[in-house]
Amino acid sequence: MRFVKGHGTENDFVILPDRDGSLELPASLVTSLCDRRTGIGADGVLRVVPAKLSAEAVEIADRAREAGRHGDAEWFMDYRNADGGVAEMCGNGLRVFARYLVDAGLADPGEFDVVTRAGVRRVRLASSGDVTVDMGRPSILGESQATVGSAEYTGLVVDMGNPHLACVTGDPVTRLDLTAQPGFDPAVFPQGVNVEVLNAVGERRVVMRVFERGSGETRSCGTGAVAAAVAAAHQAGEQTGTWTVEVLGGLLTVTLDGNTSQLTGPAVLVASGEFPALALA
Ligand SMILES: N[C@@H](CCC[C@H](N)C(=O)O)C(=O)O
Repeated sequence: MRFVKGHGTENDFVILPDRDGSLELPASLVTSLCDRRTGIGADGVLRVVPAKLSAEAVEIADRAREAGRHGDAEWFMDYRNADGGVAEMCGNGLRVFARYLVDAGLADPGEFDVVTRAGVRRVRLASSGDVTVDMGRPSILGESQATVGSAEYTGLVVDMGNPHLACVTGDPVTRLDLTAQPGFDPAVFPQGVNVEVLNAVGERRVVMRVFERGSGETRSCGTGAVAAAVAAAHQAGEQTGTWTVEVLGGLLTVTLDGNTSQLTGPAVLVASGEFPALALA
């Protein structure tokens, strides 16, 4: 099985090209690929499939077209978490996906649309190497609580296509122990949730840690960074502006304009190869 490995601020992915839409992704295959000792190692898998060959993608693109949004995306990002579960959206994954499409000659450099389960998303590649994704309008759905060890945090429930609980704290988060799944209210998050804990370190600058649904603690999360910026803005009584989000794997920039959100950061491919069928036996 042919693969490419890439990351966006150290949120890392196994990319599986699937030009004819024939690749099945059972959870066992995803967990084997993502295993950091016996597989390639990654936070998730990105299957790269022509949108027209996926019934799911065709339906999403049709809905976008009906709503008057772009619906002519050529590629579908089929994203899976490291535990094999399907997720609606992955901001860093989409930035890496776009880098792969351009490097593989499957898309022209510049701007183009990609189908994701959260809708059709526009990506933009800059000559600096940064990739920006229009992440859509974040929805704030109230407040809820998360527990990390013995600490309880109140956070903002933010829907980025996938669920987030972004908790602003006054304490530094750099030493937070996020090895265990944070507690959350299953009545609010029946499908699970990505939990961000963040603290401000300057004007419109936050440090964020994240425990991702289906992947555990990761070194970055794009949808999480947008949710974190939304929570920081909400706390400051602001709705627009640009936030720098420091994650363990680098820096992300999030711009909120009151209508949509833009996520910018580096996206790099680091390896490619063949994953032997033997490793899956
Ligand atoms: N790392 C991603 C988010 C991946 C999906 C998430 N774990 C979920 O289950 O919703 C990002 O960069 O947004």
